[in-house]
Amino acid sequence: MSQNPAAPDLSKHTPMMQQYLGVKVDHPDTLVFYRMGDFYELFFGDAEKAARLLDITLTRRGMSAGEPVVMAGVPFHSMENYLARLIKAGESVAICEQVGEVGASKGPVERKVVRVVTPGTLTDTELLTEKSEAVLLALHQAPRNKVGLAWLSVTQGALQLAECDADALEAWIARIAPSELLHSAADLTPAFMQRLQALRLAGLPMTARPEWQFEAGLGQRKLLEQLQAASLAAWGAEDLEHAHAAAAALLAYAEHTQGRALSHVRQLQVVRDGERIELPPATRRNLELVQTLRGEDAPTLFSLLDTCMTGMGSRALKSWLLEPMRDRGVATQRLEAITSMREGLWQKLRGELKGVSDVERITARIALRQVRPRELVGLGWALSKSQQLGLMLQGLPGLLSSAAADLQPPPGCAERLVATIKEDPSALVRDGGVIATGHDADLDELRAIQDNCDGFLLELETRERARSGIANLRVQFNKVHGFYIEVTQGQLDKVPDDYRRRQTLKNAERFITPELKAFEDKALSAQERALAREKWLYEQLLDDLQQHIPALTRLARALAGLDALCALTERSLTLNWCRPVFIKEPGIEITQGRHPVVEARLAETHGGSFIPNDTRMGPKQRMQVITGPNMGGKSTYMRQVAIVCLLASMGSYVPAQACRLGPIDAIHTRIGAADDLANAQSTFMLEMTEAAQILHGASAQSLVLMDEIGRGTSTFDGLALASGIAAHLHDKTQAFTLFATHYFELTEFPAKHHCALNVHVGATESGADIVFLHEILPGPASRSYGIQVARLAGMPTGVVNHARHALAALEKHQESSREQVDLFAPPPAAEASAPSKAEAALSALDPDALSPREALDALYQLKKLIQP
Ligand SMILES: Nc1ncnc2c1ncn2[C@@H]1O[C@H](COP(=O)(O)OP(=O)(O)OP(=O)(O)O)[C@@H](O)[C@H]1O
Repeated sequence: MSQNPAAPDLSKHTPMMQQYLGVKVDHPDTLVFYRMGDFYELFFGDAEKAARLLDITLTRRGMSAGEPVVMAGVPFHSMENYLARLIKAGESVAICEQVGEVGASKGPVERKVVRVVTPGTLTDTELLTEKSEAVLLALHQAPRNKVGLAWLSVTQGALQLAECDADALEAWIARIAPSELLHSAADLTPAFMQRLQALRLAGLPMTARPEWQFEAGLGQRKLLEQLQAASLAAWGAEDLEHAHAAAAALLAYAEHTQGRALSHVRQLQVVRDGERIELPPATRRNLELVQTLRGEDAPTLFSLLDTCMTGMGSRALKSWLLEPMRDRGVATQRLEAITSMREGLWQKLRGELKGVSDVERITARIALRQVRPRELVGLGWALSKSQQLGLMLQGLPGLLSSAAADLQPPPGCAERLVATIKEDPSALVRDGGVIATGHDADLDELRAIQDNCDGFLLELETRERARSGIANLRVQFNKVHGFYIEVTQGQLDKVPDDYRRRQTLKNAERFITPELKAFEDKALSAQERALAREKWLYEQLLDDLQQHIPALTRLARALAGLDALCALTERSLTLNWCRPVFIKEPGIEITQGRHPVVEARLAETHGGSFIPNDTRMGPKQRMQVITGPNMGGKSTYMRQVAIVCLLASMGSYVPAQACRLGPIDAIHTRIGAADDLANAQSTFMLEMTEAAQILHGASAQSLVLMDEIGRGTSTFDGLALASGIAAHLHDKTQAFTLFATHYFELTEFPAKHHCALNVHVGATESGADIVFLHEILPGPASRSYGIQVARLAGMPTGVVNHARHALAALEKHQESSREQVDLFAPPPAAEASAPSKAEAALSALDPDALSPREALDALYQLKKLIQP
């Protein structure tokens, strides 16, 4: 049975259900974990959903409002496991704990939602993957097709703001890679809702928030409060009102889920268009930066790079890789640091970094008061390590010296941790055994009572035997009756006057004395009181640690950065990479470049050595038309150029003998995915959509990889489109372009386009077989070897022979009927004409984003544009 939990009349329900339904009203779209003893129970619709998602048993127990109560429960001690599965399924969970004393008042014990666990606000170490963040993103749809963005990783404590055009939203979202998206529950245009729907269908969890929370003034106030600043000018963030509106909802939601303010979020970054090198989703996918084309984590460029010692190092490295800056300042600093560490310093630093805890996440968890005792022990250890690291870095230039300063542990912090927490504490504070001996006299005394219990009883027994003359008198304890003195039947006449009878047995009597009673009270409550005292002392410690949060955040960043730099240094040495040089002039010059992931795979599988290749591109050589057989190495070559450029831009050494790199603003790729499951029509559509995006988006500073464009349609269509695209890239965009093709006709392109040249991948024939040389050579390929490759692939001999004959016949036919077609002749002027001003203005309009007044204005504008 499913029941509407928000039903207004609760009076017919049992008191417990009334309490539950009261909680549920505030969390209608969230599963509520309602604590009952050792279980978290879910009721009604929540129970049905959880039973389905978690495969747990649905039961019906008792009646409330005349209906059986449908419920399902999970044991509290294994809650994390269930939470992880629900979050993975895109659900959010409100944890409702017992906060009142049992029996303190009539009715059910007081309960409260202490936090809400959602995909974008995860902070639990168990629920997060070590190498990636959970990112929460809020979007605010603003007028004139603009969108304000605000995003945050709660465990990192870094808040980011941006504004973009609605058309660029998908690219921004791909780059931010949020785990959960917040949007206003009302007042969105149909076009915007359609965009959101597409993202939802792609699997992004979404949460609608009240419209009033997306308000710029509120956002600005919240940001100032969060950053404890009087103005946002220091961050260059004062003019971003759409982003402020998004930030208002973002911060309100983050606080709501954590059940408290986020005191560790003191960093703000404004991300503006044009600051970073654009790496569109297709590029990330095709270059297999963090995921293989099959969706696995390895082998990828990141998996090859990431030899970090800590999770926070891996996360920093990943963000360097995915967000390289156009300005080379930071990359140059990283390269300088790597160069100075290569002599051997990196090994010493790594020795210290090994085993260092995730200070970044621990710091966030201190701020949120969720930190576990063992994490604090780890923090104490990390602080002493970072002190060591700081000393090792002293006197070094640039990034390393600023890291040295940040690595100084906040004064007194490590000492406080060591003095307070046991070396090997219990996992949870509620289990006790967390606070160190000697830290608190009261706690020590309470513990001593428990520890000394046996001793006291023995001593009392000896004393009482002597006093009463009863040699077999025994002092004992049981759970039902507590402490007692047992005297056998025959000795009862010797019992002293102050003994009070507690229980009569067949052969003995049990007594209590005032002294034993006092001891009993003390002993029994000691354990409880010790536990309460430990909890209180732990809270005190957390209070004290709050002041260190900014310093700990800086220290964590320094540790993460240093770890990432050590990984890049190690990679540069192990994999024999060179330091790239940045030049101001446009150009990509790579001597003996390699594809690092293919090279590593060849080495692993003993598949032979990788053949390095040179690349020379500059103002006069902007396009390479690459031909050659399948399997020859065209894709590998193109990708390696992109990877070398990307690695250099992030500040890493590169897999080459030398590299000189001019400014780069984007890396665009159009490479057919071999295992694209879409049908031919949509594959072609996708191909054209991606190509169109590149033609619109690329500039003369972009690197463009075009692999076999036009393949998905008929030969003539494909060839015609490929030549048009090549001409556009060469003449209009003037991007650095690597253009791999099987259309031989395109090898004529460079003859008429002076910035293009032909290269081919070398192959030779050995008998009927083909041998790939994987070498990039000047000039066009002489032939395509498709049939030889098919033979290598095990095609039946009959088919191969048939194909040979057919090919010979086709070639003969083509020779005889060949008319000279000029593929690259410009089209007649009328067809080639660009859209008129009015057409351009019209297509830039988004009717949904216009007020009636704006629409009328736009109409007048258009009218003006077409008047002669
Ligand atoms: N420079 C190289 N040195 C050694 N082996 C290489 C090199 N380049 C490519 N290879 C090997 O050849 C294989 C095929 O390369 P690649 O996919 O780049 O060929 P291709 O010409 O793009 O083929 P297709 O046109 O079928 O896509 C690679 O998986 C790799 O094992």
